[in-house]
Amino acid sequence: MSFVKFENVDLAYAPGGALAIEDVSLDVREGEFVAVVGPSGCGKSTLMKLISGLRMPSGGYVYVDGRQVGGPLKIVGMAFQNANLLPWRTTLDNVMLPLEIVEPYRSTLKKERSRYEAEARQLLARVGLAGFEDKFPWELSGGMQQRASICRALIHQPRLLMLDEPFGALDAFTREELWCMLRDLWQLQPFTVILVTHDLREAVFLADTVYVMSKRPGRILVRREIELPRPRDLDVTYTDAFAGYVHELREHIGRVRAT
Ligand SMILES: Nc1ncnc2c1ncn2[C@@H]1O[C@H](COP(=O)(O)OP(=O)(O)OP(=O)(O)O)[C@@H](O)[C@H]1O
Repeated sequence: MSFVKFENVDLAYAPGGALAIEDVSLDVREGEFVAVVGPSGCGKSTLMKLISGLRMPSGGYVYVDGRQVGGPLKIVGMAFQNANLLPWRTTLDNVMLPLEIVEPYRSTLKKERSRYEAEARQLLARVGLAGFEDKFPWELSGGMQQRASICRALIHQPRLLMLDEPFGALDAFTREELWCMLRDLWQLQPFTVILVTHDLREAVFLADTVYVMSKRPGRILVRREIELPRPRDLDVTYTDAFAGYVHELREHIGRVRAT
């Protein structure tokens, strides 16, 4: 059974206006790692807004966990290109922010603070940020801020993690380090991931399935399963099989851009 399901979904931002995405159908199973790639403006972020319930479709249906999405979902964690940490909060307090908002954490936070704090510290340690809990965002590098932002997205143990270009602003080495961080988090405590990215190597390294979208109005043009064995190490990026997938996806994107 699919965990995220789109059935012939259209979305126009203005009623009766031009479509941002058109006739999108997709099925994501629980625990699957999906990457969505496509040219700028094709509607990748729009897909995220539809899944998280921030936007309702103009046509078709969006289901998450068997229910039609009717408003913001709390089983979702999100992270974006900018880490968006609150500058007046420490790293630990930034990571704990969702617990002040999302139930059942919100109403139990006072009583359970020390347990939740231990969990946040453990998560930070897992992404290599032990010792930085009390630093402010401006005392962290861009890569460290992004690690903290992913911890914040995961602290309430969402079943679905949505990532919109989370590593887009990082240098190539840091980016690869963060791929491995995300891979490890996902393998340790599997959740479903939908990753929007412009980086085809990132998509192939991390994902089980890559969807290629067309130019606006965005449609799904290609669904490609990545059959590289797991666990995947960075060494896999030097193999012919990996290069083959990247090459194939690049050709699809090239064709989309040329039309
Ligand atoms: N709030 C909005 N109101 C009106 N139009 C919007 C809004 N948000 C996005 N759009 C339009 O919808 C289309 C899809 O936008 P979206 O942000 O989903 O694309 P994207 O693929 O994520 O782009 P990029 O890769 O550049 O981030 C674009 O043409 C955009 O201008």
